[in-house]
Amino acid sequence: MMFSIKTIHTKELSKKLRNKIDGKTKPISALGMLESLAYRIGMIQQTDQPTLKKPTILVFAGDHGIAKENQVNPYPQEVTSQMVLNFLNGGAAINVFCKQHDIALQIVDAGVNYKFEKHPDLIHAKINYGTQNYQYAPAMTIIECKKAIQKGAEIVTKIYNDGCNVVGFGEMGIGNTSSATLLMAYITKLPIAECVGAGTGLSKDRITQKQNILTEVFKKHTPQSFIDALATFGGFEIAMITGAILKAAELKMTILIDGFIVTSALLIAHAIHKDVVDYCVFAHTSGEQGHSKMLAFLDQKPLLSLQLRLGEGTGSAVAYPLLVSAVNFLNAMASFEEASITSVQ
Ligand SMILES: Cc1cc2ncn([C@H]3O[C@H](COP(=O)(O)O)[C@@H](O)[C@H]3O)c2cc1C
Ligand SMILES: O=C(O)c1cccnc1
Repeated sequence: MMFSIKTIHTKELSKKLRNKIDGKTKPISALGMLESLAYRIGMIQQTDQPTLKKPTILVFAGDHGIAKENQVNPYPQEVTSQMVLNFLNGGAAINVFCKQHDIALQIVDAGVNYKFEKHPDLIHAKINYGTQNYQYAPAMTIIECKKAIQKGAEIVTKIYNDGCNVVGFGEMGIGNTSSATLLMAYITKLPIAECVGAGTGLSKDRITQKQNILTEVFKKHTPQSFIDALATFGGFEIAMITGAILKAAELKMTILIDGFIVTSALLIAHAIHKDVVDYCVFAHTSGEQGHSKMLAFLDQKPLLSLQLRLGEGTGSAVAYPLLVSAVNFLNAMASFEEASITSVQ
C-alpha cells in the first residue's frame, strides 16, 4: 500500500505558466483566483496547455456504528441507504449538479448497512455493514482500513484508465461529521470543541452533547499511527476517500476537494504524503464550523464560500465550471503580442 507521489515543482514550467498567464490581454492578476487555478492545473498536468477530461465525481457511502444511538446525529442511520437509492434514482442534489455540468457520477457502497441490488451506477466495494461504535471499540480493524484504502485506490485507477483526469469525491454516511471531527482533532491537535459542529442541524444543546461524547471517545483511544487513527475514528467511506485521494495524486489527476468530511480524509492523506495537496483544488468552505480551520491548517484557499453544508460532493460539482473557465482562458485567450495590444512599460 505504497503511493509514489511526486513533488510538482519544476522551475521551468512554473515560469512558463506564469509568463503565459501574465501575457494574456488583461491587467496583471486581473483574473484573480482563476489565475492561480490555471497555474495549479497546469503544474499538476506538467503542461502549459492543460485539458480537463471526463470529469467524474465518486460518492462513497458508509454507515457508522455510533449513528445507531442517535446521540450525535439528528437523522437516523437508515437515511444513508435511503440516500444511496436516491442517488441511483437521480434525485439528490449531487445528481442535479453533475447533470448540469456534464460530470459523470458513480456511487460506491464502501460499507452501508444494507444489501443493494446491482445497478450500473453503483460500485460494490462493501467492507462491512457499517463500522463499530467507537464509543466502545475502534470503528474498524487495521485490515479493514487498509482494504478500504486499497479499494479507493483501485476505483480511481479504473476511472483514470477510462480517460478521466479530474475527479471529485463526495460522501454519504449518517454520523460522519463525528468521524471527521475526531480525525480533525487528531491531526490538527485542536481541542474537540474547536472541531465539532452542527452536522445536519443539531441544536446548540445537542452540539454540546456531541462535543462531550466525542471528547470521551477521543480520550478512550490512543492510535499508534495515522492509519490506526483512520481505523479508530473513521468510516469506511472516509478511508476509501483517503486511498482514492492518494492514488489520484500518484496518477497526477486534478482532485476536487469538497467539504468537512472529504477534507478530513485529505488530512490523513496529507499526514502520510504532504505533496498530495498540490494535486488538490479546494472547491468551497463548508458551513460546518470546523472546515475553515482544516483549510487554514492545510494553508489552502477555497474557490467558493456558499455556506453549503451538505456533502455528497456538491461543492465540488458547483465549483467545477470554474476549472473549465481557468483552463479555457489559459488555452484560448489572446496574448498582448497576438492581439497587438500595448502592455505596461
Ligand atoms: C437527507 C440527507 C442527505 C444528505 N446528503 C448528505 N448528507 C450529509 O450529512 C451526513 C453527516 O451529518 P451528520 O454527522 O449530522 O449525520 C452525511 O451523510 C453527509 O454526507 C445528508 C444528510 C441527510 C439527512
Ligand atoms: O461539509 C460537509 O461536507 C458536510 C457538512 C455537514 C454535513 N455533511 C457534510
